Amino acid sequence: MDTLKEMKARQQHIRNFSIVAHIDHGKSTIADRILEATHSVTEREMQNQLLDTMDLERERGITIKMNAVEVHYKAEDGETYIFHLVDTPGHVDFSYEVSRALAAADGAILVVDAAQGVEAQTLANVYLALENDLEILPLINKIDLPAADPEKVRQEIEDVIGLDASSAVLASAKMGIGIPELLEQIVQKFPAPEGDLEAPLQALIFDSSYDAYKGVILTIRVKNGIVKPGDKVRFMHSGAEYEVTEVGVHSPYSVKRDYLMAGDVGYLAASIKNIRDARPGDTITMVNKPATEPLAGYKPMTPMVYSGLYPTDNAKYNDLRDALEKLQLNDASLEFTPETSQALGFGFRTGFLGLLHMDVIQERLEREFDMDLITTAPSVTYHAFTTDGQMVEVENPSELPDVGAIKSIEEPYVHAQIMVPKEYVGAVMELAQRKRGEFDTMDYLDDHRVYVKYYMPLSEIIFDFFDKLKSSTRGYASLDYELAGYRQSDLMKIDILLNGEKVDALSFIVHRDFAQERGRLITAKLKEIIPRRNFEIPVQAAIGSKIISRSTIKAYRKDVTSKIHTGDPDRRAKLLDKQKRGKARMKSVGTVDVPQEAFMAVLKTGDDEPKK
Ligand SMILES: Nc1nc2c(ncn2[C@@H]2O[C@H](COP(=O)(O)OP(=O)(O)OP(=O)(O)O)[C@@H](O)[C@H]2O)c(=O)[nH]1
Repeated sequence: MDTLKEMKARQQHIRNFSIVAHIDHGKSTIADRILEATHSVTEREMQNQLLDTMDLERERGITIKMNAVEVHYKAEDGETYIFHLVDTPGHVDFSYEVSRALAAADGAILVVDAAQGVEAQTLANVYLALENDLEILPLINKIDLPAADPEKVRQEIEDVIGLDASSAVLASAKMGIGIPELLEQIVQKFPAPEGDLEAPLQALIFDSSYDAYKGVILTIRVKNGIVKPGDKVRFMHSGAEYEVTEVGVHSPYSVKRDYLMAGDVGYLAASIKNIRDARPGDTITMVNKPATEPLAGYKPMTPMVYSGLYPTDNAKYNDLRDALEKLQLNDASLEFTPETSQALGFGFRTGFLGLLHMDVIQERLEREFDMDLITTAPSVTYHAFTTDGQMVEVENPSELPDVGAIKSIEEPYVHAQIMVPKEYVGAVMELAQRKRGEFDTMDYLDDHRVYVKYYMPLSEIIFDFFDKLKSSTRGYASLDYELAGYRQSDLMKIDILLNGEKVDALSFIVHRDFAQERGRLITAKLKEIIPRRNFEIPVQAAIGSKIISRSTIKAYRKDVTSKIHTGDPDRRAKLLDKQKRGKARMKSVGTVDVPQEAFMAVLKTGDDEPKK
């Protein structure tokens, strides 16, 4: 092992930083270029967005999980520096990952697109970086684009964010321009980590993943002290104790090390089987020489939306639980508790950060764990105040107490911040008002861009607001929001009856002004989606015992194979197979087969007319 003097010298050469940006401004591409320029990967290994390791991330071209890597850079001063680089996601759903990454860094590269300029998430990320006392290094990316206007963006960074951008790096990650200058600025502008090598161990856990052989693997930032294999460590919040089996860094592949010291970012394994023992945010210390105080963790993330996840095959309930537990090891923001539905059987009420997060989890369950799932429509958490003075938290609409027992209902609101070119302000305001928004402020950022703020119900924002915002501003508006407490609203529950039976998993909560309309739209939509049977199926929407709308699915004898005249057994088999697979994503509710799509139908009744 190295001497203390060698360690101190090494510490001076460490730079811990993160890259933050509005979505698609090019963070991951910058990270790729840094890996390339520091020869951390061979050309053969280099593939685009190397740090986006999940298939899903590559396919969608987005970063979902942050990733930490160590690279070595020989600077112009002749010294070799150790960079710990943490890539972060840009989508608003994953801002929690960003805040955790920043807690492990000393500096942040702020990437701004030279054609788009400062966007809503650029600002949100700057605030997060400032909260964490990080040095910020602005970089203007995509200067190769014909529409690029680096000087204008430089001015914008100064005016809108208030950062000195006079020495901002002008770069094109795509063409490899500006990367040498960036590497030098990282050395010069970001501080070496502070931290006492001889003090008791304090290491912050900021991420975890699961390995079948090594158990839970923690990504940590050591703030003080040294940790090595064989050490007995304690998790200060959970109190659990383990013996360290391995430490190392990702470079980007795992490389074992003899030790990790104050200033290092790396991984630690200790045959941990239970994720609850070592949650992100906890502090690791030494059993025989403990620190007196844990490090400041971060506030636990509260899910924004909840939805029910049910296996299509009830026998797979335990498999689903195992799969969710495994996913949780990788995703500390995922929450789930068992629930039962009369219609769907046993499943889990699962909390997500947003609809993209929900989509990602669902897809990972299907791909990585081979689950066939029925997902119910997402819902926010309502507060129902009952006539006997209780407050009930309602994560599942079907659990809303009876109308007669409710005094009032509150729903979560957000403060929404929208940046938009001035010619689209009218469209944005109209949309926000239609979504029950309450105007807050409007400021001109410069000659042509406006910053509009609204208070809006979270439920409206989450469902389709962002898509609608994009389409009504030709993609120019950007949005950020944060929770802004609960407010009383005139809300009611709509129940859906199929063939006269209430289907609890289809209930939803809606504002009184939209109740009639939504009831009508959903019965029409369900009529399209639910397959016919050989008897008539009435579809009804009800508030309490009052039916507010009805449609009827006509009787029909369905035999798809009758269309195939003679002997092509192959084709016949294929068709039957297709039909069978379709069935996998259906649930029989009483006498009616309800496909997955039906449970999401309520999301599609925003303000579109259903197809006739
Ligand atoms: N023309 C041009 N395109 C670029 C440049 N840098 C990145 N891009 C492209 O911009 C898109 C987004 O780049 P990413 O690196 O995935 O952006 P990101 O900010 O990491 O996105 P998220 O991870 O989803 O937040 C990709 O299609 C890149 O190829 C550049 O310098 N010039």
